[in-house]
Amino acid sequence: MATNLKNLSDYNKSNVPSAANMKFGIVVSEWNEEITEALYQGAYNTLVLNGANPNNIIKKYVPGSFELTKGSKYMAECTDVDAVICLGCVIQGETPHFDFVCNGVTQGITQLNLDYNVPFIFGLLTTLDQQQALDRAGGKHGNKGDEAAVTAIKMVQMGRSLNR
Ligand SMILES: Nc1c(NC[C@H](O)[C@H](O)[C@H](O)CO)[nH]c(=O)[nH]c1=O
Ligand SMILES: CC(=O)[C@@H](O)COP(=O)(O)O
Repeated sequence: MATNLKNLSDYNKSNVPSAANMKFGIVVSEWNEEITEALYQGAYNTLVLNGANPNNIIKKYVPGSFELTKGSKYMAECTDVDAVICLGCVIQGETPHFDFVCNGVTQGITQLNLDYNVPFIFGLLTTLDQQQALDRAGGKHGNKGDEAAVTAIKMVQMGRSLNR
């Protein structure tokens, strides 16, 4: 379903487990920082709203979205977080670089999910222009950071339900 048909910040709170005993790492790209900071705020606020202890949320920056893979790998290897939320915003420019960055991050985060026992949440905006990004970072389509936080909580609970 396209984002314009489902607001990124809409979710059924009764379907979200408590995050009271969960720890989260959030890796944030510095590129397009106006957008990525809004994504982070949305993710942080949603985690806390659903019971997470602010002391159990670790925030680290990477220079750009392409570095999200390595930064998230470091987070998983160097901390005891239960999930890693990867936040970035890639906006198309004049060259095919957009495609390579987006594909690289997608493949990298997918591989991390296969290689590690903690979930890595794909909180990457890949937009054609800045307005589309603003619309999805707290604008008319909601905040992808909210969606990423809810996804992280649900995936931690899912893993625990299977004693992973
Ligand atoms: N153009 C965008 C980038 N480009 C930078 C890359 O992510 C990477 O940091 C660089 O190629 C060095 O390895 N990054 C974004 O996050 N968003 C963009 O729009
Ligand atoms: C995604 C990018 O790296 C892109 O914003 C860079 O812009 P350009 O393709 O015009 O160099």
